[in-house]
Parts: sequence; C-alpha cells; structure tokens
Amino acid sequence: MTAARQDAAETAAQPAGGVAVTCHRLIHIYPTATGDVVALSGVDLNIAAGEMLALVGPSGSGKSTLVAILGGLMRPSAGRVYVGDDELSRLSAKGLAALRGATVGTVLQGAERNLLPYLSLSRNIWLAQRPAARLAGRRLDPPEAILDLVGLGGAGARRVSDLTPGQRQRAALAQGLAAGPGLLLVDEPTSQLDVAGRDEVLAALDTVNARRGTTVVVVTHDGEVGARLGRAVTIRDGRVGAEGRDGRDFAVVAGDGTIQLPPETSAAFPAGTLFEVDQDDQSITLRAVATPSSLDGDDGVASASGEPGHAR
Ligand SMILES: Nc1ncnc2c1ncn2[C@@H]1O[C@H](COP(=O)(O)OP(=O)(O)OP(=O)(O)O)[C@@H](O)[C@H]1O
Repeated sequence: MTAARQDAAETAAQPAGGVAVTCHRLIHIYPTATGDVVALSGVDLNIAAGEMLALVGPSGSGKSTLVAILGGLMRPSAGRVYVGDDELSRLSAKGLAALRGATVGTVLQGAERNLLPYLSLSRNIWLAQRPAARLAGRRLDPPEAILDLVGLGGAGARRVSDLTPGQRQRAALAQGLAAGPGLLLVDEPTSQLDVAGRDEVLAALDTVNARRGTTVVVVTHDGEVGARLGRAVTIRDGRVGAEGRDGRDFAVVAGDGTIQLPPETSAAFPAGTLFEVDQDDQSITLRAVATPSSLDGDDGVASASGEPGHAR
C-alpha cells in the first residue's frame, strides 16, 4: 500500500478485510482434441492481504487462467493455491460456490458482461448480493454505499444502459464488490477507456483498497496501470517471469530454481547457449562461452569463449 492509501485506510470507517493469496507450483493443463495445452507451468506467487497488484504479460501467457483459478471458476491441474485460509483444490463444489459468492469478486473483461443493462444499478448490486447473504449469512452494505465507493454515489436509480463507458466499468466494479469480497479480481478494466476513464477506474480501485482493505488483482496489457498499482507481476509462458515494484524491475527465481531472462536479453542468447556462472553474496554473473552453432562446429566451447557477450 502507498502512504496515501495507508492514510486513507487508517481513517476509513470500515475495518480492513483483504485476504492473502498464495500459489505454489501451480499448473494448469487444458486437454484439447489436438493435445494438451499447458497454460500454467508452475506459478509461484504470494500476494499479501490488502495488496494491489497487476498481472501483465503477452497474450496467451496464462493470466486469465490464473485469475479463473483464483476466482474458484476452475480447479488447477496440480499445485496448491490458497485464498485466505482455503486451499482451493480441497474445497468441495459447495465450498467453491461459497468462495465465488462471498470471498472473491470477479469482474469479467467487458463491463457489460457483468451487468444487466435494463436494470438500475442498485438492482444489479442487490441481485449480486443475494447469494452472499444466503451463503455466508452476512449483513451487506446497501447498494448505495457500494456505488459511493466507486465514485457513483447517488446513481443507484440510473440504468446501466444510460451510463458512459467509464461509469459502466465502475458499475461493474461495484457489482464485483457487492458481496463484500476480500479479494477482487478484475480483467482488463481500462482497455476500452480513454485516459480520464482509466484514471477514474484506478481511483475507484484505490478507494476500495484503502477503505475496505480489499486485495485487488488486475489483469492488464496497460503498463501504466501496472505502474500505478505499485506491483506488476509478468506472467510469461505460464509462470512468473519478472516483477516490477515501484518502478524497479526484478527477475524472479521460480520454485524450481529457474530464472527467466527478460525477452530482450534472451533474444541475444539463443536457446542452448552455454554460460559460465560466477556467484558471490550479492550477484550472479553469467558469461556466455558457447552458442549452439559454435557447439556444432569442430572447435566447440573454446572457439566461442567470450562470445556472444555477458549477461548479468
Ligand atoms: N478453454 C481452453 N481450452 C484450451 N486452451 C485454452 C483454453 N483457454 C486458454 N487456453 C490456452 O491456454 C493458454 C493461456 O491462455 P490464457 O487465456 O490464460 O492467457 P492470457 O494471458 O489471459 O491471454 P490474453 O491476454 O490473450 O487473454 C493459451 O495458450 C490459450 O490458448
């Protein structure tokens, strides 16, 4: 949480209510007619309760699959995932339904997919609250209070179809927050918005996080959104490839000890390149000593020594 968010959280009337998330060697495979598709190949990720985080990465890297698992919409093929105290693969179908109904709010990409356009905002939220009230026996905030959180206070009587795209996206956030979840998962909330609309959505997420302590995970292709949330985790080839925190970029050691090189670095070193590894307390130095093509030749490693360069 930033200092501003911390201040707001301390003055908020509502108690903090975020849940932590832990993924350990998470694997997901889609069986298809043409063979298995490995969507997640060992995700290790810790998200603290009340943290805000962006999941970024190229198309097809596994972001939506990860979010669907965190939201209790799918079970992983292997590995463990905790949302709060619940290990999801151990939950019964009823337990998963309770998780979806009360603990996790999922906002799908495309605001309209989350809302009934012919109903008022209040009615939309009220309908989304019913399963949570039944499943968790919780007393929930009135719809107007939830709309207020996302900057739509006083708009409860308006119909979804009468809203601007930015308002509609914030209404979709309100829908995801209807049951008072500890974890809010939001898929591409800003992709169809102009800069002003994007800023309003980010401000709404900040407010939700500050006042409720809700853990917020946003899937986005927008690097600016990642930067504004403070922590951006890059999913590449189905695992955590890198992480940005407060403007600094980090490589991440996976649970199996591997580190993905940044794309621009790996482009300079073809697969099969041999490195010498030097390590001290604070750093690891990789010195490329042979490329696959040099290994194909007669003179092998020695002839390529020092080429194509150094990676550190
Ligand atoms: N239902 C499915 N059946 C088979 N393969 C799937 C299915 N859903 C996703 N995949 C595959 O799993 C991999 C990861 O997909 P996923 O949608 O999770 O990635 P993504 O990072 O969210 O992509 P995008 O940014 O385009 O939404 C891709 O290779 C995709 O083709």
